[in-house]
Amino acid sequence: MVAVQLGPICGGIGGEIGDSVSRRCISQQKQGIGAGSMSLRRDPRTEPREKDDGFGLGDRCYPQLLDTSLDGELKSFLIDEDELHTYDDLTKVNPVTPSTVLKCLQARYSVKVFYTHAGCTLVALNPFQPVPHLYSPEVMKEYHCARQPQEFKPHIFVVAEEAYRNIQGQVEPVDQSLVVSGESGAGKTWTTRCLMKYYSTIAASSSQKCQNMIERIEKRVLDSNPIMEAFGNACTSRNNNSSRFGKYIQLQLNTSHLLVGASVQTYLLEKTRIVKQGADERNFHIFYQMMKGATEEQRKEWKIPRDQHFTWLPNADRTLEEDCFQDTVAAMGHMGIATETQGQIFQMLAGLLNLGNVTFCPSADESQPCDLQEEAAGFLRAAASLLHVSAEQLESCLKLRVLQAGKQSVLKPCSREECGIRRDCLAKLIYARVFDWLVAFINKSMCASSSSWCNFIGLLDVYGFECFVLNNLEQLCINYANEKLQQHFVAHYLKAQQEEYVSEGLVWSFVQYQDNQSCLHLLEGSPNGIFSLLNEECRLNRGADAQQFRTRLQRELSGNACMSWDTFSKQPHFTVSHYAGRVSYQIEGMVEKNRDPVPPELIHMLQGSQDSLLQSLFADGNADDSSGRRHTKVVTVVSKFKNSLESLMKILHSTTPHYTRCIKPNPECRPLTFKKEEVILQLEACGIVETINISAAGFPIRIPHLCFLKRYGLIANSRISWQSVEESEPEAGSDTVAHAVVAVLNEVLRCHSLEPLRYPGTRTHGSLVHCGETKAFLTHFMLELLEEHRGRARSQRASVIQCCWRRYCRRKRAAQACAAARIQAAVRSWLVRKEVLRWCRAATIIQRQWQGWRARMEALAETELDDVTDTEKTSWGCTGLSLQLSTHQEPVILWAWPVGLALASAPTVTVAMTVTNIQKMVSLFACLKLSFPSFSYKVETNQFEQGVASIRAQPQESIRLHLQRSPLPYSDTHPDKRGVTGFNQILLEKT
Ligand SMILES: Nc1ncnc2c1ncn2[C@@H]1O[C@H](COP(=O)(O)OP(=O)(O)OP(=O)(O)O)[C@@H](O)[C@H]1O
Repeated sequence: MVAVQLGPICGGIGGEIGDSVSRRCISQQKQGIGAGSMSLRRDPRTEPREKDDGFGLGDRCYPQLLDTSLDGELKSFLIDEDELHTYDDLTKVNPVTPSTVLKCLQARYSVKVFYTHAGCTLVALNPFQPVPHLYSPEVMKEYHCARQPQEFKPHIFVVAEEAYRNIQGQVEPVDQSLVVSGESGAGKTWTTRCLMKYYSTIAASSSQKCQNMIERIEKRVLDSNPIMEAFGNACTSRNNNSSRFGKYIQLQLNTSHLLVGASVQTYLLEKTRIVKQGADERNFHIFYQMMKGATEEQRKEWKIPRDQHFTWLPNADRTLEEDCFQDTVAAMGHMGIATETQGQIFQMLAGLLNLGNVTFCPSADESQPCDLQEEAAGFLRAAASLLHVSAEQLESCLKLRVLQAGKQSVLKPCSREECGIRRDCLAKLIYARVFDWLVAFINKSMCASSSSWCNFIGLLDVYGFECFVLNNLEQLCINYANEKLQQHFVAHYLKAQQEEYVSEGLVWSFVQYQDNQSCLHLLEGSPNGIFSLLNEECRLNRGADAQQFRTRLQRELSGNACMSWDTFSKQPHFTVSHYAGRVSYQIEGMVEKNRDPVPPELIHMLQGSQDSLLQSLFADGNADDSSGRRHTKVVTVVSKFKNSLESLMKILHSTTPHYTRCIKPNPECRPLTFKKEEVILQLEACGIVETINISAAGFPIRIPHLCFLKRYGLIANSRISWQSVEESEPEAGSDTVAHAVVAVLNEVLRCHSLEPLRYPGTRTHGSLVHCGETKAFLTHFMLELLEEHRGRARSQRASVIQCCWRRYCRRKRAAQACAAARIQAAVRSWLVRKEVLRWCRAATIIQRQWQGWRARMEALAETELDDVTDTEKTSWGCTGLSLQLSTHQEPVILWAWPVGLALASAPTVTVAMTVTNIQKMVSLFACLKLSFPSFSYKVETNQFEQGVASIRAQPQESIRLHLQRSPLPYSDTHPDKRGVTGFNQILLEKT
C-alpha cells in the first residue's frame, strides 16, 4: 500500500507570473542548445547543424530529422501524405521528423481527429469547441467494455482504461500515474476533468452493491473541481479559465478496483495574482463570483456594495461562464463545508478586497508612520471587521515593523512602499492559507481511510514549460519541475523503446544516451547548484544584491555547460539551457521571492483574530517561537517546492506512468485552427521533439520486411531469393523474408566495407541497421546508403533494359523490312500477273472486235461500193467523196467510209435500206443539216439520241463524227494509252 500523504500543499510562492509579458519567446531564446549543452549522444553523421526547417524550429534544428533531402518518390514510399491522417501513432510516420510529425498532426486535426499516440505518449490537440459525442457516457462505456481498447481510435479514454486494466491485472508497478502536461490553454484541466468523469462513470456502473458509497465519492470527486477552479483558476491572456496551480489528484481504489476515495495535492499556487494582475487579466474567479452572485444581504454583510470599485478586481465588467457563484456554493455544500464556514471564507475574501483599497501617503518624516489616504480608513475598518481583528492593530501591523534588539522589541515606521508590501503580503498569506484549508477539507471529505484502499490512479495536471520575456523564480521552479518530469519521461520512453527492440529480437540499449541530468544538476546540485546558492543567499540574512549574486553564480557555476551569461546585458541574469530551450532568468528580486518573508506581526495579528476559521488557519504559528525569536532555519520557496516535487517524483517512480501532452493549436483559442509554428514549439516544450531525438538516436526508420524487399530487393544479387519471396508470398516475419532482407542489407554493407549482419543477431553500438523479426530498423544514414544502391541498381537495370529494348527494336525493324519486301514482291507479281491476264483478255477482245469490225466495215464498204458508179466507187473507195456544198467556200472532203458509217447508223427510221444514191445524198444532207439546193427535204431522224450525235465539218478539216455511244465494246479503251487516233477520237468523244 502506498501512503499518499504529501508534503506542504501550497508552494507558497510569491510569483509574478502575471507580470511577465506572456509572449512566448522560446524560438528567440533557444539559440545554440547543442549536443554539448544537453549532452545528447548523437551520431556524428547526424549532428545538428544550423538550418531553418521552415517549421519555426529556428536555429536549432536537426537536419537528420528533416525530410527535405528525401525526394518525392522516396517520401511517398516511406509515407503516403494523402493518408497521413490515418496514422494513429506519430512514431510510425517515416521518417520520424518534426516536420512529418507536424504534418501528420495537422492532417488529423483537419479531419477533426484530436488524439494521436506518440509511442507511449498521447498527444491531445485542443479543438476549442465542444465535441460532445467524443466524451459521452456511451463512448466511455465502449472503451471500458472493449476487449482491446488500444485497438480503438486514440483517445484519452484509451489511456484511462489502460491504467485501470493495469490495476486490474496487478502487474508491477500496480499504481498508475496519468501525467497531463501542456502550456496554458492546451486543455490539461479539461483532460483531467474527462479522466475524473471517466473513472466516476465506470465506478458508478461497476457494482450495484456499493452503489450509494460510490455515487457519494464520485460526486465529491467531481464537486471538488468547481471549488478548486473557483479558488485556483483565473482569466489570463492565454486562457479564460487558467489553473494558477499544479495538482496531483489521487483516485483511490479498493481491492475490487472500485473508487472509494480521492485526494488532491497542489503545487505552486500563483498567490501574487491576489494583489497584481496582468493587463487584460483578472483575479481568481471566486472574487468575481461573489461580486456578481451575492445577495443584497450578503453584500451588506461582506461590505462589497454593487457599485464599489476594488483595486484588486480589474475587468470586473467582463462576464465569463465561470462566474457562477451558486455552483461553487452548491459544490462546497456537497463537499460538506457548512454554510457558516462558507460565510467565514467569503468574509475573509471580502476583507481582502477591502484591504486592496487601503493605500498610504508618503510620510514627511521617516520616524513617523505613513498616513492612510483619504478613503483608505473606511476600507481599512471594513477589512479589519471582516477579518475580525481590530482596525488599530491592522493599521499598526501595516505601518510599523517590529525590530528585535536582544530581548527588546522596537517599532520602526515603514516607508510607503513597505506598507504596500506588508498589505500585499497579508493578503497573499490569508488567501494561500484559505486555499490550503479548502484543499485539506476536500481531501478530508474525499479521502478514504488508508485501510480501505490499496491502489491508486494519480492524475497530474502541471504547468507546462514556460519562457516569457521576463522570467523569475516562478518560471525557474516550473521549468525545474518540467525538467524533472522530462527526465522521468525520457527514462520511461527509453524503456518503451527498449521493449519494442526486444520484441523485435534486437538486443541494444540506449546506455549512452544522456538525458537532461546535467541541467538538473545545475539546478538542484548541492552544494553548487542554483537552488543551493539561492537558499544560502537567503540564509545569509543580508540585503539582496542582484549583481553580487550574479557574480557568485558565475564563480561557482561557470564550468557547467547548461549555464551561460550575456555579458553585455545590463540586467543581471543567467541563462539555463533546458531540454525545451534556453531561458534567461532575471536575478533582480529572486532572492527576496525565495525568502518570501512574512512579518511576524501579521501572523500574530491573525492568530488573534476573532474569526475561528482565520485563527485556525494560523494556529500552527510559524512566525516566532515561544521565546519570541525568529526561527533560524528559513524554509525558502525553493526548498518547499523541491521537497514537494521530490515526493511527487517518488510517487511517479513507484507507479506506471502514462503521458498525455496537450497541445494548443493556436494562441487565439480559435476553433479548428492549426498554426504550425505554435504547435512545433509546444511539441518541443513537451518533449515530443525529444522523443523524436531519442528515436533518432536509435532507429528512426522502421520498414516492414515485405515493404523493404519490394523497394530494395533489387539491390541484392540474390535474385532467386527475391523471386521466391515474390512467388511464395510468405508471411511477414518468416525466416525466408528475413534472410532476403539480410541479403540486401549485407550487399550494401559489404560495398562499404562494413561488418555484415547476422540473422538473428544483435545490434552493436554504432551499427547502422538491424534486421528485426518483422521490420528492418534503419538509421537515416543506412537509408541513404540503401537509396544510393537502389539508384545504382536501377540505373544498371535501366541500361540493360534499354539495350535489350534497342536490340529488340532493331531486330523487329529488320524482320519487318524483310517481310515487307516479300509482301511487296508477292503483291507486285500478283498485280503483274493480273494485269497481263487482263491485257491478254483485252487484246483478245480487241482483236476479236477489231477483226469483226473490220470485217463488218469491209462488208459495209463492199455493199456501198456495190451501189456506186465506178467513178464514185473509185472516189468513195479510195480517196473519199468530194462534195461541193453551197454553204462552204472550200470543198469539204468526206471520207467515204465514215460517211458510210454515218449513213449506216443515222437514218434508222426514215431512210430505208433501199435508198437510192439520190436518197442517200438527201439523207446525207439531212444528217449534215444542210439545205438541199433543189427542193426542200426534211428528214426527221433520232440521230441525237443514238448513233451519230453530230457531224462537224470545219473548213480545211476532216469531218468529225460524234457518236453518242460507241458501237464497239472496249472501244473507249486504248490498247496502249499512248495517244488517240482520229478514229478513236471520233469514237471516244462524247456530246
Ligand atoms: N477536449 C476538448 N474539447 C473541447 N474543448 C476543449 C477541450 N480541451 C480544452 N478545451 C477548451 O480549451 C479551454 C482551455 O482548456 P484548459 O482550461 O483545460 O487548459 P489548461 O491547459 O488547463 O490551461 P491552464 O494551464 O491555463 O489551466 C477550455 O476552457 C475548453 O474550452
